[in-house]
Amino acid sequence: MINKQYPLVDLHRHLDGNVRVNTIWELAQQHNIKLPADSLATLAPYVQIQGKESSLVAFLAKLDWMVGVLADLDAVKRIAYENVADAAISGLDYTELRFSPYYMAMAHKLPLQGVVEAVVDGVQAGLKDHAIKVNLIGIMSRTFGQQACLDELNALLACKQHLVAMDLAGDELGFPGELFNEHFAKVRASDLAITVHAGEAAGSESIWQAINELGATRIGHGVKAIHDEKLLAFMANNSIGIESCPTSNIHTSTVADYKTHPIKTFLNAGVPVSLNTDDPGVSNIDIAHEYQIAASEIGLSQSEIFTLQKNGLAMAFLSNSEKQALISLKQS
Ligand SMILES: O=c1[nH]cnc2c1ncn2[C@@H]1O[C@H](CO)[C@@H](O)[C@H]1O
Ligand SMILES: [Zn+2]
Repeated sequence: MINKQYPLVDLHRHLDGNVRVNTIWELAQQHNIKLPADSLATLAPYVQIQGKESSLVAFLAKLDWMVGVLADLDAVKRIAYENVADAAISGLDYTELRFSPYYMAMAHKLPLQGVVEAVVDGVQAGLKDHAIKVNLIGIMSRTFGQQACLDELNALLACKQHLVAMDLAGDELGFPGELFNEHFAKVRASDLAITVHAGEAAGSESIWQAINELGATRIGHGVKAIHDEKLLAFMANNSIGIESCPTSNIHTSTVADYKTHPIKTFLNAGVPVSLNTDDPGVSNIDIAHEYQIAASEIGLSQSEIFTLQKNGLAMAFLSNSEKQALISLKQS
């Protein structure tokens, strides 16, 4: 299924959507934070998806428990460290971990800049102990409005040497991309790449907007491109990749079932689509699960699955020599 002689990557992975249930429990005990369950054994259903949620916004509420236990910067550092460990344990050779400092800081009013620095520290500590390559993507959480996004953008740009890109995530229907044109003008003036969550809850016009106005060169989810042939052709011709996350799409009720997932349409249209986990902690999955599903549920052939794996590396925010080094490592 997964080609072991080729780098395995996950380009769309929320660090703050991947906190171990055990860690949520321990941090809550340590900081006297009330949880919806009174034992570790009964906590999982509150912080992980059971079946599916009715909408993206309902799905996102599950993440609130994960950031609700970030009572201090040590807790932030701990979950960043564990994200690197989890990614390495799941067999990834390279991952781009994305995080929203405003969202992580919110429950306990942590300093935004401090959160960014604690994430960077935790990731660096994780890299000392685990054989994996990691880059960071900063998120603006659109759900909290323009000013909050500006504040978190400023905190992220102050540490931009530790980032490869910026993203826009959260409630796409309530907070359309147009509200963030000025934010992305600032991003484009830095040398960071741009990926945007688009065409997940809203329609294909949201993907056009992310490409044409925000400057995205990759799109998170992009599910609604399936109905727009002009857009599919444009994405194929301009190498605009789709970071596809099938299980997340089921869990948010964006896609009704695996059989109707648009990933095959994207492949047939020549769009560089890759396979990713989104919020592995919330969805209780790992990258191997997504590859398994691609074969058994979505019905992709072995060669289509290898195309997804190759597209992941091709679309990574890495230089050509970094990509080549990852390939050499696997073949040595
Ligand atoms: O699947 C998703 N779609 C849109 N936004 C998401 C998804 N998963 C997490 N976040 C959002 O990303 C930020 C934390 O990294 C939060 O704003 C969370 O709501
Ligand atoms: Zn996402």
